[in-house]
Amino acid sequence: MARALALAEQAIGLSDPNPRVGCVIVDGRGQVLGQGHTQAAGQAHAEVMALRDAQARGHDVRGATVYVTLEPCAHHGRTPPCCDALTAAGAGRVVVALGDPNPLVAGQGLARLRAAGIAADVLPVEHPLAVDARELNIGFLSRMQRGRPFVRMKIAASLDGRTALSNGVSQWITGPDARRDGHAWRRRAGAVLTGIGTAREDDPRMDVREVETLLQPRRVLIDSRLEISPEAKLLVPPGRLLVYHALPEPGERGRVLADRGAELVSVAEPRGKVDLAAAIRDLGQRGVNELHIEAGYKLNGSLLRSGVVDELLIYLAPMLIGEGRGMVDLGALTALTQAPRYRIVDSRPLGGDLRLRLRPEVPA
Ligand SMILES: NC(=O)C1=CN([C@@H]2O[C@H](COP(=O)(O)OP(=O)(O)OC[C@H]3O[C@@H](n4cnc5c(N)ncnc54)[C@H](OP(=O)(O)O)[C@@H]3O)[C@@H](O)[C@H]2O)C=CC1
Ligand SMILES: Nc1c(N[C@@H]2O[C@H](COP(=O)(O)O)[C@@H](O)[C@H]2O)[nH]c(=O)[nH]c1=O
Repeated sequence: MARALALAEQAIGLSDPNPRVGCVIVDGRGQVLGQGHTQAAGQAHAEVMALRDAQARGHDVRGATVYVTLEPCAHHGRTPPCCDALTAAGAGRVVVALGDPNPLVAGQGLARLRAAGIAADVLPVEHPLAVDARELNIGFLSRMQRGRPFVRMKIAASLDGRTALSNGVSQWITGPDARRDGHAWRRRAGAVLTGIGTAREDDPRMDVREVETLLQPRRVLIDSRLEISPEAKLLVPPGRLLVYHALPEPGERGRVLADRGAELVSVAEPRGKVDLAAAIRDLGQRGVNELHIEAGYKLNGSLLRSGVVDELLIYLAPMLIGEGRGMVDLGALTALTQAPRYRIVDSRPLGGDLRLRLRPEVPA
């Protein structure tokens, strides 16, 4: 299963919006007969890749044990059901790390296998490999179970929690190793989201450049009044720009942006700003599993207050900025009990910087 999980990781930056799944088929002596991982959406799933691999190597998989990191599918999507492919190949036993989180089909793959006389087991939920399989697909699970992406907020800050000087200059606070790591997290995401303040100040690209990828995440901008410049780098491919705004009619500015390839979606809340929770639900409907946020302190604060942030990814550079912009604008709290608290998931030095990954003590 550990090997199947390592294969599943190779589907990062490839299989979205489908889950990252790995599969290893072994004989009674533990010899690997075939292995594979999920391909691009619409192409073969991990089980089919492993069966094909076994066939290409000339191995007979009848009676073999199949380790797969997610319950084989039982439904016809863009490809036929994997549990039928395993049954037809004569698999003897199937072990899965994680049940299918899709409430519409959960358990059906295992049930179909068992009905065909194949022993099918799921690892206990607390098994370390089951935990890793869940983490790898945390975005897919979120979308299936909550109808929205898993939301990760990345912030690069000085030791005193500043993300920019008072004049808006912020490049660069962290060093190249931390920035490359940031791109590896962008690569995991189906979309990278920022705010109009950051677009105006930094003219960012928000793509994946520092690490290799086969897929570029969608770029998303929160821009209530459609103020983005038509010359902005966000409008330059790869990754078509999706702009959430709050105007009843996009008007001439909207037409110019649409001509530049942007897709505009109006989701207004009563104050005339973008309804952030609605935008995030919409991203879920568009198949975004993990949403990566790189915005300034204002939008970060609004997103945190709207309760949609599942993880903070904080890069701390050993420097002091003093006066400047903070990480999140939460308004003036009057009691420490109002301050959201986090638990540290992991911490890691990166070059001269430090990375902290944190999740809310009270989950979003
Ligand atoms: N170090 C780092 O990690 C980063 C630093 N930065 C720095 O941050 C600075 C920009 O910060 P900032 O101006 O806060 O930029 P943001 O990216 O946070 O964009 C701010 C805008 O977001 C919009 N916004 C905020 N809340 C809402 C809401 N509830 N609904 C809709 N829209 C909302 C507002 O636009 P509107 O008025 O249209 O509603 C607001 O003006 C720059 O100096 C940049 O360099 C930026 C990103 C990362
Ligand atoms: N300043 C700062 C960061 N800033 C973030 O990176 C964005 C630029 O992205 P791109 O144009 O794709 O390179 C910028 O707008 C902001 O969101 N990131 C970091 O890792 N470290 C840093 O010190």
